[in-house]
Amino acid sequence: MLKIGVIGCGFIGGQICRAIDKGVINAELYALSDSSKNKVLELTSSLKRYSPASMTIEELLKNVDFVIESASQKAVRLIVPQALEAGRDVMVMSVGALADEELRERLFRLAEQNNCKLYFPSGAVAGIDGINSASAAEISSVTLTTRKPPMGLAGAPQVEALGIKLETIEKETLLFEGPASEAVKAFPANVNVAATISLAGIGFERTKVRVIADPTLSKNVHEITVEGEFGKLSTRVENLPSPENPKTSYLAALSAISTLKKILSPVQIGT
Ligand SMILES: NC(=O)C1=CN([C@@H]2O[C@H](COP(=O)(O)OP(=O)(O)OC[C@H]3O[C@@H](n4cnc5c(N)ncnc54)[C@H](OP(=O)(O)O)[C@@H]3O)[C@@H](O)[C@H]2O)C=CC1
Ligand SMILES: O=C([O-])CC(=O)C(=O)O
Repeated sequence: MLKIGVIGCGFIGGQICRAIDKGVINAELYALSDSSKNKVLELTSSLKRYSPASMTIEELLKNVDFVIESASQKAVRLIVPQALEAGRDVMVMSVGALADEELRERLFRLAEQNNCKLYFPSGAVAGIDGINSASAAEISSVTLTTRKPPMGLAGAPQVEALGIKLETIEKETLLFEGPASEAVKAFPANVNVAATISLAGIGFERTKVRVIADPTLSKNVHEITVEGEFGKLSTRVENLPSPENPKTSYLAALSAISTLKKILSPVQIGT
């Protein structure tokens, strides 16, 4: 059975571990790692079937077959090259780190050289399947518009750079408009989806992103519009935010769980 190691035991990591523990994913939950040991202990004590070991990153990479990064963009830079060099397949949630061209090319090269797979789940958006299909021909434009309740954007470098007090926002306010390459740096914990869309479609410079704080919302709303030789595609998802981490939508965790199920299944549905 595939031995899984999870790095980052917050909302998404926790949901993945519970899905493995319940048998929704047919794999062995072997090891956990987090910058906070307490998070590992809390998560382990909530599990019934598995009792994964708490490991350092180095120990975890030696002992598992499959690594899940559900931590941060910084963690991707530190961990994913090592994981690929150790010959491990990796699922990456903090996809925004791949806006760095040097890192992106290095990761793709390491995956090829070491015969490993890198997986990027669709996350909190719908339509990655359609963008993948459309990219087999010419795509002329891709736009992501993300709307979140103001406090779901707390801590973002762009909010700090603008000097905006999120709790005082009274109407829909545009906080960012620009390429995905800048969006993922301005909002590293809010628009990783922009990176996944860029990888599937026309890259980080041509993918346009708008981030809006909307005090009338209780959901995280992502809208994608794509135009190309295939025609036009529009998707809109109204996501329930995680109660533990309002920046993250529940669907992002479900997409990670579904990706793992797909990897382990003999039947593959969708592009
Ligand atoms: N692809 C997508 O569609 C989506 C991606 N995301 C991204 O996925 C990641 C996980 O999201 P979520 O579970 O909600 O986040 P959480 O903040 O709930 O959990 C992340 C956990 O990882 C820990 N962590 C951070 N850096 C490291 C590191 N270098 N080594 C070990 N542990 C680390 C954090 O610790 P501490 O709190 O101490 O930093 C925290 O416990 C985030 O980067 C998020 O932005 C989220 C939603 C959608
Ligand atoms: O969960 C979401 O709504 C999207 C998100 O935070 C991200 O892409 O980083």
